[in-house]
Amino acid sequence: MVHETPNRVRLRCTLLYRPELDLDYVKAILSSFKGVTQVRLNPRAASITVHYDGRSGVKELLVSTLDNLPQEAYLPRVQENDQMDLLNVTALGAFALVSPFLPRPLAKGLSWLAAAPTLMKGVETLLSKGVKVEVLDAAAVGMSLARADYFTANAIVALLTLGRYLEYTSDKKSVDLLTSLLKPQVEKVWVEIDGAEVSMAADQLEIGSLVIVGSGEMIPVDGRVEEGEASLNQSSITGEAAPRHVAPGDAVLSGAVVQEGRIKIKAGQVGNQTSMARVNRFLENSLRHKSEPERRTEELADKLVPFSLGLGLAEYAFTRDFRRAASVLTVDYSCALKLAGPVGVRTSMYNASQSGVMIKGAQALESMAGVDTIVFDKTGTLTTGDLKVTQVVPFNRLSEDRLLAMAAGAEEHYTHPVAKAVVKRAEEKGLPLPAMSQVDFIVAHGISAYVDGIRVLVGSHHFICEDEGVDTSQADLMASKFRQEGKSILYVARKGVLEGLVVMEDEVRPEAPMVLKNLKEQGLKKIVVLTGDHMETARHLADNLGEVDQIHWELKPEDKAEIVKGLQAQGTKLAFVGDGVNDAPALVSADVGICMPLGADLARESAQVLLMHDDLRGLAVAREIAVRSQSTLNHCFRATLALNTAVLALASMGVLSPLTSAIMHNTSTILTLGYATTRSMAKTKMAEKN
Ligand SMILES: Nc1ncnc2c1ncn2[C@@H]1O[C@H](COP(=O)(O)OP(=O)(O)OP(=O)(O)O)[C@@H](O)[C@H]1O
Ligand SMILES: [Zn+2]
Repeated sequence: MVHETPNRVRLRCTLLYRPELDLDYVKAILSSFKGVTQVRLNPRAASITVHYDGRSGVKELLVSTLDNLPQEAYLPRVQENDQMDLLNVTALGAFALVSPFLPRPLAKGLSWLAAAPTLMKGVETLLSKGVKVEVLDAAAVGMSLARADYFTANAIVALLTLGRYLEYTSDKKSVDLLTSLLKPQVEKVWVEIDGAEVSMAADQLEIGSLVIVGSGEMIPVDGRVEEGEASLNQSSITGEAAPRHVAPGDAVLSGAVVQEGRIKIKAGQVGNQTSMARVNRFLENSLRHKSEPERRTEELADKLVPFSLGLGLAEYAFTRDFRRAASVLTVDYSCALKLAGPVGVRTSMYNASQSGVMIKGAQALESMAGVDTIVFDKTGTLTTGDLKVTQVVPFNRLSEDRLLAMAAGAEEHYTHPVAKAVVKRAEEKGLPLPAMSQVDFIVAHGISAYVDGIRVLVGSHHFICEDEGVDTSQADLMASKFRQEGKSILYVARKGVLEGLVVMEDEVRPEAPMVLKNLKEQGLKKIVVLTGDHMETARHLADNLGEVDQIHWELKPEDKAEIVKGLQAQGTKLAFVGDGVNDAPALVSADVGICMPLGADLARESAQVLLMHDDLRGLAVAREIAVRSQSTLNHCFRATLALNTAVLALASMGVLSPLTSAIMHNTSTILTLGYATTRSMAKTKMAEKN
């Protein structure tokens, strides 16, 4: 801290000198703190000036934030070998081929020049990280050069470059592709214009627009809260899981998801400038995040390096034969071990995405292969979620149409399947919807709103009867009859009196029975169904599906998560498949969260696997690909050990020249990679049926 007045601090922060620091990001994060009104960064002076309202704690918060900037604050590392294109590889290869025919002094000079980067990298690695594979490479090349075997030295350099080129391109391609598929998008937004809420396309927002965001929705702009309070899930921006509470005056970042509450935001930045761009980067990082088996494999690969080096040195000590030592040094386990993992994983992810399943990273793939139980949410997951109103039953003076219009007016802004069904039916009938104010959505319960100052409630039996104390007894018999037919029921009350029922029908997804059967065939032990709906409705569904081992009903969102945790406590590894806001806690608690394509933003954020087609078959595909990907990794692991050990043995017996051993080593790596790619790309049984 260099300077301070009651409402302003100036900090010196040498981090600003670092070119890879994303200044916009730092600014956005600091501006989002409560009380902060202005943030100015001056990278050349390494100074940050923050204006704030003088409240206590802000300074400390600023300092601790700067001390612990998340990984996302840095621009993606510029690839070490950006210029590493195919041309480079070809040139090195061609040079290796002609080098034996060049005049000796010229060959010598050029070879040392060509090998310089490899040698330097080796020394640098040795000094900074210890004995790693780069050191082996440098030693092998160096020994060949020392022996004046320029052809071998150049060939090894060319092969190494080829290997790195393959690694770089496969990595970049798969990451680019997956990022573009994963990018979260907000399409429709609610905007307040002259006091009325209007729906418009997100890309038409302007600076200063008043955007309204309710629970379960993603914030489409960077800006400030004008009205309302909410708790936000910012995990996709900051990586921080704890919810953040915001009130008027607070800055909010696009990409954050409203967990609870409803806020009006004044847009400060729209479109591409928003921090949504940062979400992208987060995704990219999570793609590079390795799974446990991958990390173990890499560790092993690293541990084997000193072994190869030791063997090479011992070889030299005993035989005084540089040639043999160099042959040994060209062989290492880490190439194949380190490449096959990520390539296999990403190819599997790519394959899955071709069948409409987005698997977000290696960890998700691994967990997906390990589950023995799948827990399904009912509405929108096992059913189409495309509910249809079949009956409207008024109990008092209201006509059917007025009852329906009242319910639809309250539901107008919501995306819950029951809300959509009611609104759609009212639209079909061309009913004018009454204007509502103070509309409140209570997750997994229903809606409370006011028409002309009169309180209207629309929701479940539990909400209307137990929470709000409305007498619903006159509807009980009729409701039970409807439920036994598999129908769902909304209760509508006004002024504390039950006005009627809206009866809805949901269809079982046609593919659901087949998918459940396939999953059981794939070795899953248990299938569980959870629902916020009534018992009788849930029973009816389970009877129609078959293969269901357990049902739980009338659950609140936290209950769903509790049941998931309970099952886990019994030692089950489980996947949860859901679609709604109310599923987010369960999606997070499960070993793997799987989300349907039309799910709420919050659910899509929380899930590790996203089905992109509105079809449950993706689930069977995901499971098959995941299981296969794990076994592919195992195969590659064993093949790498076996092949390289064989080459190493031959090399140390002096049977192989350094060049042959380098070629064999690289061929085995490419074969392993080829195997990993082909097997991960193979079609799944489920996809073949399509
Ligand atoms: N927007 C809404 N309007 C009216 N009632 C609602 C609304 N959202 C939820 N409810 C009521 O709360 C109940 C529970 O909702 P929740 O979203 O938890 O589960 P669900 O949609 O019935 O089923 P599932 O848990 O299988 O998805 C619903 O059955 C419905 O009666
Ligand atoms: Zn309740």
